Amino acid sequence: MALAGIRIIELAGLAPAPFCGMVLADFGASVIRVDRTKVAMSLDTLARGKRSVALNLKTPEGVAILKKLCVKSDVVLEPYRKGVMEKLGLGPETLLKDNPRLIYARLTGYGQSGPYATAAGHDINYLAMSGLLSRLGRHGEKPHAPLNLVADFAGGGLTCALGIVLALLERTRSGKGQVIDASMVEGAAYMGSFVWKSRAIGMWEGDRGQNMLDGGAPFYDTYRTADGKHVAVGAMEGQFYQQLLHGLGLDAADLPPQMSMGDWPELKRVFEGRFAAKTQAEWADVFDGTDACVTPVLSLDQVSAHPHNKERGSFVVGDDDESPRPAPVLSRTPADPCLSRDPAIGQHTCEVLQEYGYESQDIERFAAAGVVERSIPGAKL
Ligand SMILES: C[C@H](CCC[C@@H](C)[C@H]1CC[C@H]2[C@@H]3[C@H](O)C[C@@H]4C[C@H](O)CC[C@]4(C)[C@H]3C[C@H](O)[C@]12C)C(=O)SCCNC(=O)CCNC(=O)[C@H](O)C(C)(C)COP(=O)(O)OP(=O)(O)OC[C@H]1O[C@@H](n2cnc3c(N)ncnc32)[C@H](O)[C@@H]1OP(=O)(O)O
Repeated sequence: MALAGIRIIELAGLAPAPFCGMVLADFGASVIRVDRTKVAMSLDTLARGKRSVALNLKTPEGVAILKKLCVKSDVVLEPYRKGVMEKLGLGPETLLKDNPRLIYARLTGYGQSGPYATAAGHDINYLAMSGLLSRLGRHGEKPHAPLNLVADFAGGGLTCALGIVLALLERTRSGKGQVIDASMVEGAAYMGSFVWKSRAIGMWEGDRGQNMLDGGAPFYDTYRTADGKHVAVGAMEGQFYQQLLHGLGLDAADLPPQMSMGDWPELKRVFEGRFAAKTQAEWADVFDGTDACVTPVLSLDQVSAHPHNKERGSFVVGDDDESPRPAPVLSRTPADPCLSRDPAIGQHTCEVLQEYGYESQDIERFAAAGVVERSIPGAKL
């Protein structure tokens, strides 16, 4: 796999860093998640392919162990607010002096500078600060965050993974590591560059929810079907829009022009009436195989069984759950996600410390002193 041989130390975080670690593990990196000790259970639902070491960083021995892990690793990924690692004696200056090839990825909400740098926050806060949240939501309603997908994952974990891969590539030329300042505010905004860049062509002149791509346009929205499910319509271009009208049994001559924005509410009502007349499956029979850009809104339980997704194997079943397969698919070195049960906290403490040069008696001593914790796979912690 593309990242085979790359060793990553992921300090246990809430969602963005775990996703970043999972992406890198899916594509072949060895990811060691450093958990706190005395923790009942891991909140990391994105632990696929990782190993877990439970380490108390509030002890000098714990700090020394993490330093040793980082000396022999390629990447350290830390999910804490600004200054926490420095307080632990594990800041970039320290770790990069011990290992100049180390890539030190800092995944935060607000970045390593600025008045908010040490403030707590979550996806919705970062999305709000990015500007994007102001554009999300139905007309006449308050801004609405799309789950925690945009800042935590798109602008956070995935953008940080890109940064790590870029730094690894650069290191093949320079031989040097560097620090990655991954701010979720900036990652989200950057991912949303289209919104800023398309203002010049008038894409966002309406209020929230009154533009072509934010629910304002009748040809780019969802519609309820007779069985209480929904379909998604994305028929923007004229030639696709004609096929949409045809499937709905409508004649363009009887309707206002597609791009007559003032008539969009009325046009939407016409479409609502038509879509309500058939079930989601019946509309699939009408539109599958056409370019009308109409698709079923699939539930998480339906999605893997849909013929298209089933044929591609877009979802995989592991010991714990069914979930999306890694993307994108590389033709020669595709990802090969680990499908076995997620690691228990400390499950690999002994294995990893021995890999990194510690003797059994050292590990025993660390465990007796509460510096590390070990667990039995599947143990109820
Ligand atoms: C929307 C998402 C949030 C998704 C998370 C959810 C999946 C889960 C969040 C809450 C969970 C629910 C809850 O727990 C209740 C139930 C519990 C039950 O068991 C399960 C069901 C639950 C319903 C449960 C379900 C789910 O799991 C939850 C809903 C996000 O937006 S996540 C993005 C968050 N932001 C960032 O990541 C940006 C950067 N990070 C930060 O800003 C801060 O870390 C953060 C997130 C604000 C937290 O601040 P905090 O003060 O807690 O920590 P830090 O300031 O970063 O400092 C870390 C301290 O910890 C020490 N430390 C670290 N490692 C170790 C170690 N190995 N040993 C010892 N000590 C360690 C470190 O030294 C720091 O100590 P100090 O504070 O003394 O410096």
